Amino acid sequence: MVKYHFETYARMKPLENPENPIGYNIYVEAKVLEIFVPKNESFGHVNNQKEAFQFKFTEILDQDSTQEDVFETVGKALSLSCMDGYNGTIFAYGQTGSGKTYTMSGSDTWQLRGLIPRIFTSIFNEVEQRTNLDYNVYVTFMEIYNECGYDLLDPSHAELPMENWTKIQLYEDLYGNLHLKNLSIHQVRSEQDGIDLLMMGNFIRHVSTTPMNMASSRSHCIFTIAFESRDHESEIIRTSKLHLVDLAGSERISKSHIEGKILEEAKHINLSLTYLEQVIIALHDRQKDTRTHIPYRNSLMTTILRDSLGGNCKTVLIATMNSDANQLEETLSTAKFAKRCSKLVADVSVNEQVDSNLLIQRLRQENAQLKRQLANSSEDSRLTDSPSLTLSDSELCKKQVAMFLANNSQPKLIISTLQQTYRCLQLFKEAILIKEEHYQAEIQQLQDHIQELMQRRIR
Ligand SMILES: Nc1ncnc2c1ncn2[C@@H]1O[C@H](COP(=O)(O)OP(=O)(O)OP(=O)(O)O)[C@@H](O)[C@H]1O
Repeated sequence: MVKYHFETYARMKPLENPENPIGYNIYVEAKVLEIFVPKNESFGHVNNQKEAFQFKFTEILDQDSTQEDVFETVGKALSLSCMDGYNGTIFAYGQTGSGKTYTMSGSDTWQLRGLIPRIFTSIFNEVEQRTNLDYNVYVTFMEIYNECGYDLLDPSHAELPMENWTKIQLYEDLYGNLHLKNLSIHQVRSEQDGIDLLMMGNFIRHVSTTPMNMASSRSHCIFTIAFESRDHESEIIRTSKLHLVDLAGSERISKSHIEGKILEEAKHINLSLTYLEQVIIALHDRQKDTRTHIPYRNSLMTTILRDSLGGNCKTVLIATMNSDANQLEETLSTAKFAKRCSKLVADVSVNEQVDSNLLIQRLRQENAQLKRQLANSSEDSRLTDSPSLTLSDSELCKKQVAMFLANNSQPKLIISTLQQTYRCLQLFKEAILIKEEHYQAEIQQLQDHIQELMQRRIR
């Protein structure tokens, strides 16, 4: 278990109207963004209004930063860490039109492709390099639109009106683990497979034209890459998930003069972002021991991403910000949100488990080999005329084998007679049979449990 401090990155969107920039400074060394707020003259002569706000980030990506810079700074190390068995999440958070989708998915050309396609390139290059490991990579892609979850990789959704889309259902098992029903899982074998799935999902994602953005995403999207890896030499499996979250953008309803469907969407978006903020505040309070309950269940997004928020996960926030003076308030509010996130700390560890099927297979092989050795040694012992094992010899063998099996503190067995060898082999055989029975019993228990869960679901 290691302590992980949430990382926060600022990404400044290039100015659309160069005549109207907000005033800001970037202190590169200190990684501080300073935003200036002009004094409100209507306050009169005695005006103590704060004029400069400073925000510290893990790194600041200024207006000139390229898509490759974003990948190198934010995505590369985290995706490699996920390949090592850690969970990871990247949230893109910011006002509508500030560049979240541009950052995560990218724009039309290959050069302008975003973080997700670049992560796939990096993953599959790494799979080629790590020749001692077998990797399986899977993808799911869901959107949360007006508090309902939908599968963006269900091909039938491209032809059906949204009212007929199947909703994702959530249920929790006896151990408190969340399961998502109606969300398809796709195995990905190459960079191109991954990019094709991203494009397919983005094609059917809910997008509308709003005053702030010609193609505004009206939903939160969670693109998840799941890894399963196994070293050729061991029966340990590592599993991990990397969530790449493109949040819908907050919108000042009074300022944008929207109405009808996009107004309803904006209300849902703003509310769920408020719930996200409440979770962040609660997590911070929990760190200070002033609160225990975290209100994850207030929204679907925070329920699903519970583990990414304060759980076993390396979480990163990219705060996308407009540098246009008209958007000053929103930019400040995004920077304040990032500041809250930067204070969070999580305990993270590699997700490892034993592949019981492989272990049993290996134990069977060892068992068969030991049986052969035993048969040979008893042949030999019949041929030789050695005396039978004394009681103290037998105790010595037991002790040595027990220590060997317990923690390898006995790296070598000290054996001087054929009878001792025979006894030690026998003891190993007994130990292996016990282990095999134990694993079979565990597998049986798991199977019973799964069957019980299935029956409950049918009922
Ligand atoms: N860093 C950038 N460099 C160049 N263009 C950008 C940048 N960020 C955003 N844009 C452009 O600005 C427009 C809006 O960006 P985008 O759709 O990514 O915003 P968004 O934050 O996802 O908005 P919404 O929340 O409404 O979906 C797009 O045309 C995009 O290409």
